[in-house]
Amino acid sequence: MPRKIAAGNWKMNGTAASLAMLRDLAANLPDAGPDVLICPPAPLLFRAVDAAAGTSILIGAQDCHAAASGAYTGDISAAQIADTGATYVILGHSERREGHNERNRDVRAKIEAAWAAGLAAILCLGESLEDREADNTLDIIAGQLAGSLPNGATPENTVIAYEPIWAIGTGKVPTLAQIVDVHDFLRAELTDRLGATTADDISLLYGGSVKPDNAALIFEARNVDGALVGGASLKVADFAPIIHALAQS
Ligand SMILES: O=C(CO)COP(=O)(O)O
Repeated sequence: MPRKIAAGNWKMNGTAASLAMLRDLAANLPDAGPDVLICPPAPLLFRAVDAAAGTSILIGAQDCHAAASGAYTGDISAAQIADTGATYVILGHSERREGHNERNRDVRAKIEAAWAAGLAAILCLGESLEDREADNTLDIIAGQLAGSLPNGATPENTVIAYEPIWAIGTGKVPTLAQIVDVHDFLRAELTDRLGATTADDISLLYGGSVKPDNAALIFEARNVDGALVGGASLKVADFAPIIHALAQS
């Protein structure tokens, strides 16, 4: 069985004061619920790890460089992320692919770096509206998965997040059937590559406008093991109900 995971991607939001929500969130988690992960901006990682100490909340980063160290002004390495006590890193988010020109092979190199530093990678994949309308969704997903995921993926070091670009921050959500189509496809592709024993245990998250009022329905979808949540992960009042819906799914 894959682990259920509720992951919050804060993107470029929040300051040190925002970390007060971690204690509040911890106090509002279901018993024996899913793994809960918060990915704040990099300057907050050390403090976030401290703020989450003694709770079950895990901390992750939003990107890393592929190199172990060197002359890369403004970048951070996977080892530096691991040094903060964070255990995950989001890689290949569409906002990185689009805004920073990251190609599949860049994402692949970053995942290799993350693994080498002992971090688990959350690999993000997803089609644009144009791809969706041209009926190219599964081709795009297949290409992203084949190009971005290095050999050696395990349920411990890899989580896959399906995030249709047109659903991110827009309030638009695919139909349950559209989500199931992609998640079934991802499971099948992973099975081809890794064998069923490994593939069946890799958590597949859905991301894109997950909110308290649509979470329960999304978690009914076959092969959806959790969510990667943007805007609704910033407030306990939004994120806690999503986590509870996942726990009950
Ligand atoms: O990009 C996302 C998470 O990585 C989704 O963001 P929203 O939940 O704000 O649509």
